[in-house]
Amino acid sequence: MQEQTPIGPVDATRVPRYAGPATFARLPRIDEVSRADVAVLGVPFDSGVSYRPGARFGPGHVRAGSKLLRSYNPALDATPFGTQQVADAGDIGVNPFDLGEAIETIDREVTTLRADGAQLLTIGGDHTIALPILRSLARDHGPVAVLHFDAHLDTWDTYFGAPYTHGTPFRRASEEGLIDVERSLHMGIRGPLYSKQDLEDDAVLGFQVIRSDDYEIDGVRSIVERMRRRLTGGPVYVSVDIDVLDPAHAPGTGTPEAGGLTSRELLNTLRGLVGLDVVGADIVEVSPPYDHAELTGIAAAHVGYELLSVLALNRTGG
Ligand SMILES: N=C(N)NCCCC(=O)O
Ligand SMILES: [Zn+2]
Ligand SMILES: [Zn+2]
Repeated sequence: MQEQTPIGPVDATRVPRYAGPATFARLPRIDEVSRADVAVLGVPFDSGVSYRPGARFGPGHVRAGSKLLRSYNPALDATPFGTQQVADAGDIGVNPFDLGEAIETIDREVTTLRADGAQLLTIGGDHTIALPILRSLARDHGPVAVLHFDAHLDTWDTYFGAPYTHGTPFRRASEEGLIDVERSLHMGIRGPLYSKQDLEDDAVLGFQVIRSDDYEIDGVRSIVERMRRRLTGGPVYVSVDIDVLDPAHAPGTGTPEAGGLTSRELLNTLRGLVGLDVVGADIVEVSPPYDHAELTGIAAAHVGYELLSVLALNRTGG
């Protein structure tokens, strides 16, 4: 129940966008609102990457890319900042030198914010961060369906013997029973694997796969239908690795793979989540040093906007 009208973005007709606050979509900070329905939380962390670093700078870059977002989403007939209080919770102070401690810190901070009643959209960081978020969510919800947008499976076992990396979070999550193995789904998978066995292991861990090429073959509409069939019936966590987009749409990422989705395909797929029980989401692997013309930051900001629109519609029963 919303007690008062949400505080929205700073009015861009009075304070120019380039002058306003550095929060996501120029929204209020969390300490400026009495309570938040949704908190946008930065996770500046990239100690789990296997190739190009830089996702520690992701949160600020996604916020910078969000300055031009406006209040009304015509594609969904939604006002994501008008029917729910969205606030920017700043960045977590994550230890870059101790992966175990980093994972614990993320779990703790996410759990604290959720205990205050906020749903979470996390921005930035590498894909390692999905594991502590899923640990937190599963303590409340039990195993959740994971809708995972990515070029990569991220269900590999270890890198250099290390179990906690950005290529392994969903194997750990499945082993720990955090994932609903009947309802989870990868979207946009493509590119070379280590071996054919990777796909067989992945299926055992509980994932179905919709490949990047399936967008060409089946189209967004039919993919959304299949996605909804798989996800219906319980809580859904949405994890968006920005490298699901083609490098032409999102060059600013650490492990780019050719042949990916267009941003239009991704945004339209996310719109298909209205009515499903989305309990949280992340946008990871945005690496600004490899970005050009803010392409990746802007794409990530729009991904966040569609996810917030879905949460808004779900909250109002729209
Ligand atoms: N999660 C992302 N973005 N990438 C994982 C790639 C792991 C590898 O180097 O094989
Ligand atoms: Zn990933
Ligand atoms: Zn990836």
